[in-house]
Amino acid sequence: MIFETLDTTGHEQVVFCHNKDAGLKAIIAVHSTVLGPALGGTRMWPYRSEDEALNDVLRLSRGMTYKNAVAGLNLGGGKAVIIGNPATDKSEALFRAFGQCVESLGGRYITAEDVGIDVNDMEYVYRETEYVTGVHQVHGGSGDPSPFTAYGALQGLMATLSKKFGDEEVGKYTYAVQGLGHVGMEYVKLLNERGAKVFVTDINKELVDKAVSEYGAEAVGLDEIYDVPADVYSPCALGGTVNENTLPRLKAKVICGAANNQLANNAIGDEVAKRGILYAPDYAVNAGGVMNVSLEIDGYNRERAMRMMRTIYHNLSRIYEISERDNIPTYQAADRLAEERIAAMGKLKLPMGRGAARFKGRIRGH
Ligand SMILES: NC(=O)C1=CN([C@@H]2O[C@H](COP(=O)(O)OP(=O)(O)OC[C@H]3O[C@@H](n4cnc5c(N)ncnc54)[C@H](O)[C@@H]3O)[C@@H](O)[C@H]2O)C=CC1
Ligand SMILES: O=C(O)CCC(=O)C(=O)O
Repeated sequence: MIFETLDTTGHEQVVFCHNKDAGLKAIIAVHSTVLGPALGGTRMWPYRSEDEALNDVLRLSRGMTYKNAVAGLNLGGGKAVIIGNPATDKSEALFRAFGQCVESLGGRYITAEDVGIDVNDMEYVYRETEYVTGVHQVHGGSGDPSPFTAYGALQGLMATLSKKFGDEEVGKYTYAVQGLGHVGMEYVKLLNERGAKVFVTDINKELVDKAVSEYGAEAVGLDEIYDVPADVYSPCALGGTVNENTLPRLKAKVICGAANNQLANNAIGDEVAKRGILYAPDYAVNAGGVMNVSLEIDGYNRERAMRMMRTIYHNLSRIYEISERDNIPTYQAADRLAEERIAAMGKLKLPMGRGAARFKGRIRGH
């Protein structure tokens, strides 16, 4: 059954990591190493079943292949999930056992932060393996990638506003932001700095209170976020929130946010386009984090990172050109851009090991 799935998804490798003493149940999925070692974050989430965790890691890792390709990185796509509740199940042993599992792949997979994981967790992973990014600045790392993801998403937003409305004045428009975690809160801050009206929601009330008191946002209920009169819907929580139930409710003319896998399926992507809503493909918009952490491999440089963030604007513009040229929805145009690069670079047979072998500028020592 699993191999049938992998035949369709095209994954190279899926690894189940288990350590009873440490309470570790994790899955690492390496989707593609054609462009280089597979880089993608680790998500910790209380999945209701192992199947749910497996499906999530398969979708997320495939998304990383496309994200890294469109971002112009010499990296393939992978992702990991840890089954557990980030609020109660974290421990040094858990993350070190996970780090050993990452290490065992010898650099085919390089990890980083995702939902439920922060830079302190990565500190433990780093004790066991070099193949981790988003490590703390004290080790020569780049720290939490989320502010870069948010800043990159802002670049993507400007390109999208420009395409849809003919100007990129962020403050002129109204936003519905779902999810106020590491990325969402920073994104709300950036919108607020530009004078925008922002509706927000999150499961966590403290985060909602912070967005209201510090960034002047208007709080709405978890389900109400789909009904607010916003020009832009910005999903910044989990995936699949653009679906057959929510789409008919959205007033927005633009969907642009940082969450991975926003469209429940391709048919929804087609329907979004039919309704005249401009969808900014998620993996092109939210590539700021991976661009930032990828620089750790050659020795981190913040100025270079900021320059890279701005390429997100051009990547989105290119996707919209392809969409118009080939008369296809934007999600397909993004896939086409990624697949063309993977095919062309695949013919060059890039040495997969090189990227993984050279983490420069890191300061080891525990
Ligand atoms: N951290 C990063 O640099 C990157 C993150 N992403 C994606 O962006 C999204 C957010 O990531 P982070 O901010 O790092 O995660 P996080 O774990 O810090 O924040 C997620 C937030 O979403 C909230 N949430 C979950 N379900 C919700 C719901 N149904 N309604 C409202 N709020 C809900 C949570 O309470 C939490 O505050 C994820 O999809 C992640 O994969 C993508 C690229 C990079
Ligand atoms: O930004 C990161 O933490 C690494 C990349 C990643 O996992 C993502 O872009 O979803």
